[in-house]
Order: sequence, then C-alpha cells, then structure tokens
Amino acid sequence: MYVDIGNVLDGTPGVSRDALERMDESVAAAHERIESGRADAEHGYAALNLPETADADEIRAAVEPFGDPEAVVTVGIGGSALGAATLTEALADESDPDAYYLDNVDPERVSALVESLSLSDTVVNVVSRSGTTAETLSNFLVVREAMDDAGVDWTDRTFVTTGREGNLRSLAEKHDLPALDVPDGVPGRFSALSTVGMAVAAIQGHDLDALLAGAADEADRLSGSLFESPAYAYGATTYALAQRGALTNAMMPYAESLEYFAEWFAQLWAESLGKDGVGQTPARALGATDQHSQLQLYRAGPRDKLVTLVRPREREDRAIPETELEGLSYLGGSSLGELLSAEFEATEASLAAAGVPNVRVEIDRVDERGLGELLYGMEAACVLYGELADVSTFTQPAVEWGKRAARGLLGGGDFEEADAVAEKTTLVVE
Ligand SMILES: O=P(O)(O)OC[C@H]1O[C@](O)(CO)[C@@H](O)[C@@H]1O
Repeated sequence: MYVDIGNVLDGTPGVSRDALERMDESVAAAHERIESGRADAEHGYAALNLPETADADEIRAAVEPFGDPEAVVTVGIGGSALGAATLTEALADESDPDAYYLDNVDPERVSALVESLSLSDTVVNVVSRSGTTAETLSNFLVVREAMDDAGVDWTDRTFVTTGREGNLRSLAEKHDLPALDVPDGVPGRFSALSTVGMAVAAIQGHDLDALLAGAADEADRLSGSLFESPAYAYGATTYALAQRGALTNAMMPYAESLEYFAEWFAQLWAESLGKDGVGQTPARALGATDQHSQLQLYRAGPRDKLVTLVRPREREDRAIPETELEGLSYLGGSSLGELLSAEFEATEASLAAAGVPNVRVEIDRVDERGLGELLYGMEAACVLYGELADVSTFTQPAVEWGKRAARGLLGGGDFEEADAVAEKTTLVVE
C-alpha cells in the first residue's frame, strides 16, 4: 500500500510537516501500545495478528466438501458480511460461483434473491459471532424454510461461522454442520482476513495465502514512525485532520471493484472511532462517478472534510475508438483506463487547488495481495487513530439501544427503549 499525504500539508484544514513530525512521538508511543496488545493477543489488537493466526488450510478444508456450487449466499450483517463481500466483489470473475449477501431484512429483496436461486446448487454460509443477531437469524430461517419447501436438505448446503457458543454453534452441533470459528479477540469489522471474510473467497478459489501475504507485508511496515509506515501515515494524518476540523472522510475509490471496500471502510471507521462525542464520518463515494455528484460539495462546501482517493496502479484496460464527434476527438485512440487515471489526478489536483485536504492511497493491483495490503493497512490505520484519539476502538456500545428497542417492539422482552419509541415527538406534514 502506498500513501501520499502531500496534499494535506497546505490544506484547509491542513497539517504541516512540522506538525506531523511533532506527532511522531505520539505515533511511536501508540505503536508500542499496539505491539504490546498484539503480543498478548488482547481483544481487538489480535486482529493485527491475523496474517500469522488465520489458517487458510482450515478454511479451505471446511468448504472443500461443497465443491463448485452455482451460488454461495452469505447470511450475516455488518462485519459478518462486509469483509467477505469486499473480497469477493473485488476478486470476482465470470468463472466464480455467484456470491450473494443477505445482510439486510428487506422482504422484497430477500424474497427476490431466494426465489432466483437454484437452492439445490447453492451453499449457505451463516455468519454471526454472537449467534443472536436478529437480521441474520431471521434471514437464515427464511432461507432454511425455502430449502425445505424446495425439497432441499438444508443441512447438506449450509455451514456456519460463529463463536464458541450461541444459537449457530448449537445448530451446527445438532445437525452436524461444518462450522468455522470466528477468531478470538477480533471484532467483526476487523475480521475480513479471517474465517469470517475468507470462506466465500475460498469457495470461489481465490488465493487466501496471497491475501494473507499482502496483509503480512503491511504488518511488517508498522513501525514507530508515521514516515515509515503507510498505514500509520494514513491513521495519523486522518486523526490530525479531524483534530483540525475535518470531521468527514470521503472514501473515494477509482475502481468499481473497490465499491464494497468503501462500505467496509465505513463500518470500520465509524464503529471503531465514533465514541465519546468524537470520530470522523466516513462518506462513501466512487470515482469517477462522484465527480458529477458529491465533488461539488467536497470542493465548495464546508471546510470540514478530507477526501481519500484510492486506486490500483495497474488495471485491465479498454480502448476508446476514434471518433469524429465534435470536440471529442481527443478521447479517440485513448482508453478508459487512461481517462479514469486522468480524472483521478485531475480530481486530486482540483481538491488541492481548492485547499481541500486529500490523501492518495494506491495498491499495485486489485488482486489478493493488493487487497490484503489495503484491508490490513486500513485496519492498522484505524487502530492507530483510536490510540491517538484515546477511544475504545474495539467496542460498539451505542448500537445496542436500538437493538433493545426493536426487540421490545416485537415482543422479545420488556425494554424501556421500546417504551421510548411510543413517546416519539411527531409533526407530520402531508
Ligand atoms: O457477528 P454478529 O454477532 O452477528 O454481529 C454482526 C455485527 O453487529 C455488530 O455487532 C453491531 O451490532 C457489529 O459490530 C458486527 O459486525
């Protein structure tokens, strides 16, 4: 992973080179804390050990009995789906089994997917660390019923990835389902490079070892200085910008294969760093598309954001035919890749010209190694940011209130949060 922070030095807000150098002492101290947490496999820090602790052979062995199905459906939500989706959407090619993700409970979409599948040739991967997540268990029950109705033995088509206890573990034991363990001490949003994120990639035949090798390369670059570690350069710079008012971070990959990565990054950044009234809001964007959309706000709106521009240095390309169209002859004979690259650099420069801080993140290619570097690098950046911001990076207590309210509304218990729903202030305009 390559990180170019040059366009934050003169931004508004900006972080001077002197300020970055002054920050390096704090980065060194944070790195020591991180390395100590890794050494003791402490909760959360253990995620940064996955290049060594993730067992690719175990994952491949668990999914091997399923062979080469027509489709793989992951039933999970949040970190229990986004890591797998990021990897398989980025690596997808036409030969793969089709990968689908039931990570929401929209009845129309769930029904449409279930009815579209050839269930007898579909593998279902139910993923939940807790085994109690309402959306995941509800979708699993719907898919299981559909298999029953189709005369498909769901126990032949299902494997689970879960914690040592809970509903899914009990289900696996009762029905002798293949079961993968979620890694100890790794919150869902940090689990892409583990059983949670790599099982579907294994079924699709992607190179798990290369994923982990890319992650290991990025791990090797972690050091006591932001000037020696791309991940720490990103984490320290985004933190320093937040301290100076950049409370939004627009994650803007210039590769459609990385669109899910932006969604994965949003959970990682928001759920890890949004604590105690601080944090940095991840906005999901896509280049070049959002040059015709959100860029207006980024350049001319409030000075409260940075833009992260991500691209691969190499990609497949496609020529643009010659044209006689008035004023467009400059495109003819060029290529879509050249156009996308020119737009990336033009957008980067246009933000800098407007004084909007932006960081360039590049990987060699969108392949297993590049993804391993990128995902691990962003995880390490997030952990560093959390250390510098002194927040509890690996918990997510704020999401629990809504869960209790919804459960109370559905008669799942007596929760005061559900009572609060009834007290909503309304002012309906029709
Ligand atoms: O894997 P589980 O326990 O179903 O949790 C799914 C997701 O829900 C959360 O716990 C938040 O509710 C996320 O942190 C997690 O990725």
